[in-house]
Amino acid sequence: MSISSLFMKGLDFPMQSMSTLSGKASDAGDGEVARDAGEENIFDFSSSSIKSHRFKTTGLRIRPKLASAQAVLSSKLEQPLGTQTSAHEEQEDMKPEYLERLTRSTEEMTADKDIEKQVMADEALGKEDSKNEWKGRTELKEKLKDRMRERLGGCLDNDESSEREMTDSRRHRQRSWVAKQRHAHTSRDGELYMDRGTERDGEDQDRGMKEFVPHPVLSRVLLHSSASSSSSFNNSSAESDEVFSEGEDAAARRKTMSRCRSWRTFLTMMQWSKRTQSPWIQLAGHQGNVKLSEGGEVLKRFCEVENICLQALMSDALYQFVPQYFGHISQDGDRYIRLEDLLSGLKYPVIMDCKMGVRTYQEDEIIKARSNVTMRTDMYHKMVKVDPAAPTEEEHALGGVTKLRYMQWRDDSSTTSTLGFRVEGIVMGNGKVLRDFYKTCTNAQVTETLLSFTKRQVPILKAYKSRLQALNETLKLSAFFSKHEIIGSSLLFVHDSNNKANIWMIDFGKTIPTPDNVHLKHDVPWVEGNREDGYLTGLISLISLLGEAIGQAEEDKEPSLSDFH
Ligand SMILES: Nc1ncnc2c1ncn2[C@@H]1O[C@H](COP(=O)(O)OP(=O)(O)OP(=O)(O)O)[C@@H](O)[C@H]1O
Ligand SMILES: O=P(O)(O)O[C@@H]1[C@H](O)[C@H](O)[C@@H](OP(=O)(O)O)[C@H](OP(=O)(O)O)[C@H]1O
Repeated sequence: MSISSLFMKGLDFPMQSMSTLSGKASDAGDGEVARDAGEENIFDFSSSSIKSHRFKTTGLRIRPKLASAQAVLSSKLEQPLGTQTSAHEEQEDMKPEYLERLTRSTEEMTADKDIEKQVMADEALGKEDSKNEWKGRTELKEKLKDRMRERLGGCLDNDESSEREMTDSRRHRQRSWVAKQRHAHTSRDGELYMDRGTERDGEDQDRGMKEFVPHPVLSRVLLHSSASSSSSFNNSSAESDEVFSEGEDAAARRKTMSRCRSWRTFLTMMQWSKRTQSPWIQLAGHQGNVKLSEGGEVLKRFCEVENICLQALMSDALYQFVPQYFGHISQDGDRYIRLEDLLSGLKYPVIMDCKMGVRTYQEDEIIKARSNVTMRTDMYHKMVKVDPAAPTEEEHALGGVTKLRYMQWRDDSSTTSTLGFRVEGIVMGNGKVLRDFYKTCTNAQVTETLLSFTKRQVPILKAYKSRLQALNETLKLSAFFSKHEIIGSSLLFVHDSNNKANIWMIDFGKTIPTPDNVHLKHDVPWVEGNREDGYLTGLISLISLLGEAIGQAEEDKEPSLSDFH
């Protein structure tokens, strides 16, 4: 769906304080909004970019430690399910399968320990049953680990260490979500909120770290974990294995543990501080539809159609291409879908929203439009602003256009109808927002946009291309894709100053299951009635244009004669 609003928010501010820059609502607000992409110099470095360079240097120095710290912290988050609070009941609205996936490893670890003990006892008695049970569990655990690895493989960093960091960060977020549920409570109106009453505000901060903002959730987790005995470290997990090698003797292990404990506070705060270096950004979508929760989740206004899709996607091959879905909550009388924040862990993220498909309206909208001819003056004005000659004489006289007419005009005058996608908006690393791509309609213009968006960085362009190729392969295996008409969904491109790059599928508000007798190809032209969405048409165009952009960027890098003088 197209750009209609934008807002930025410091992560630590309450949600109400989030400002919104919206084409639909108010254009005044925080940050700079470029009305015309053509007029923007997106290569322009602001003071924030210079700061970015400083952070980059610091970031590189601390990065390996962060990965280890997250590993230690993650291992501490794993507690028996029995310790969870009533907040978990709030999550009943989630499909059990996904909830199970999130909590299974925790349950298993506890169960594994018990079974391990039992096996040892039984071994003495020569019992075979519990041995088999233990073997079965180990195999299951391996399978789950493989699944997790597969999921984490979606991250496309350009170097090994940053890949490890992104992977750890993702794993950490998943575990901290489980931990968060233990500390959350449900208010009478069903709203989920974090218990901040026992937060150790600033307590236990290492000297010199005062400028870092303690994360309310992680502080609670730290308090919780340090209250437990150090023996909980012995509940080794995949993460703790990364920190403690098998050959370490007990004394060295104890020493490492105590070192990790002080690091844990220090590095958790570093991690949090790292997250707050950038504002959270909503690039596209309706004003007020998407916001960031205090706990760091993205809350999107509840939509039954989207909710059903996200639930289904959590157990589909496409799982690794969509934000994690955490169920839904009520807040201030409104319902929201809870999603993983795809910008989490990114420094000065650069974002592009591409709306996929050869059309952005459902066939039902055409049918409705035939019986209900409502004139939209707002859409007429948007149309005239881009092209005063676009409305017909009658539309000029009425001062309005129907929504369908506007949507069709938008699709036809952009690259939607021809290439199967259009660029909705871009946020550059310095916070500049570009959202007027109404006149970006040729292949050359899109290629130039891709080059500007990535600042001609070949590794980033290549990472994006390979992610899209992987998506293309996965779509072939996806049961969800074979049975859904995907309309108005976007691909969210994100990269940052650490050369992390990834692409995610978002926005399933208009994605509907196809009737049993309809088998979409997703790459053939749409005619009314065939329900084709052109999703693959758009994907193939994007892959091809990224290839073109890579070629151009590489050409630019080739030494010219003047380089030798
Ligand atoms: N999980 C997420 N993590 C980070 N940012 C997100 C996430 N989901 C959405 N966003 C941001 O919010 C914007 C709008 O999201 P989305 O398209 O889902 O909203 P929408 O209101 O349904 O859009 P529309 O009004 O076009 O239907 C995206 O362009 C992106 O910048
Ligand atoms: O991007 P633009 O040019 O601003 O146009 C909007 C865009 O087409 C959205 O996809 C659409 O919302 P839906 O997809 O949800 O219908 C919205 O309709 P709306 O104004 O009726 O919300 C349009 O105004």
